[in-house]
Amino acid sequence: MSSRRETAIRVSEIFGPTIQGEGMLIGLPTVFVRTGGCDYRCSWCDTLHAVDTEYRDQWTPMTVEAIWQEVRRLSGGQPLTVSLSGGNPAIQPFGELIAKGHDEGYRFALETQGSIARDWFADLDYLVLSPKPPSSDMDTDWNSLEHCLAAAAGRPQTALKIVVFDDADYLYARDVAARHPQLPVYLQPGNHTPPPPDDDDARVDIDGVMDRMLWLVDKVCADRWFEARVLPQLHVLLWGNKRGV
Ligand SMILES: C[S@@+](CC[C@H](N)C(=O)[O-])C[C@H]1O[C@@H](n2cnc3c(N)ncnc32)[C@H](O)[C@@H]1O
Ligand SMILES: Nc1nc2[nH]cc(C(=O)O)c2c(=O)[nH]1
Ligand code: SF4
Ligand SMILES: [Mg+2]
Repeated sequence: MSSRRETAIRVSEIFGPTIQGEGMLIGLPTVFVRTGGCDYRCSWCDTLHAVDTEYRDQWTPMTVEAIWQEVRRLSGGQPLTVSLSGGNPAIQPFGELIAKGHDEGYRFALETQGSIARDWFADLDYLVLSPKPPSSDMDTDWNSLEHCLAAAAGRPQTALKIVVFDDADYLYARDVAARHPQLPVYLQPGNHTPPPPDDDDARVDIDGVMDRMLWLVDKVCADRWFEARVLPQLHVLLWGNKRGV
């Protein structure tokens, strides 16, 4: 009888190659591994099908080997940067997958809100910390954010990515940046028309998002906040609320 148990990772979807639509790797071809389950419930979350437990029957526990075969199939065995997102991917045990991918020349980027720290953060190539502003209705646990940075131990290239909807969010972004002057900051205009979890055809108000981005650019320039970078969600501009792109 074998007592060996494979580590299971709860997967919502694996898709790509597509381009990374957000933040420091914007435009870079990538395969996404999106995990199911999140410790947050942001008021404007655009990925509720990977958050709301009502959809948990669509999340599949997969072995590292099965995930890896799918990433290899999608990328044609050609090494690229794999994006780990969710839900909160920090809930899942990714250490083994990262080691396996590195052996074959792949790189790994993690998107997380910074609420849960893991030792394997130090094995990442890129860490994107996306603490949540007041409009999300979530509270930031500053200690947890610090623990995430401590776990990364300065090894992955690390950046902050903050969604901004309004003045309070903008002030929050300034506060996060002031706490971490060494980290690059990406500001992302919020999409006020995120999809319901079961309808990825839902219309996006691109004009409204672009108006918010123009407002954000004006704020950054008027404040002479010359270290901030303002970027849209490129995939939303290209494909709207469509899932799996
Ligand atoms: C869906 S989350 C998954 C990863 C992780 N839970 C997090 O929030 O960082 C990926 C990114 O999408 C952003 N996001 C979610 N909903 C959004 C919206 N309505 N408009 C703009 N960005 C959004 C999040 O802030 C985060 O930076
Ligand atoms: N193309 C593309 N870029 C993304 N950047 C972050 C995403 C996410 O949902 O985590 C995402 C996504 O779902 N698609
Ligand atoms: S932390 Fe990320 S996945 Fe979780 S609810 Fe917020 S935006 Fe959605
Ligand atoms: Mg998304």
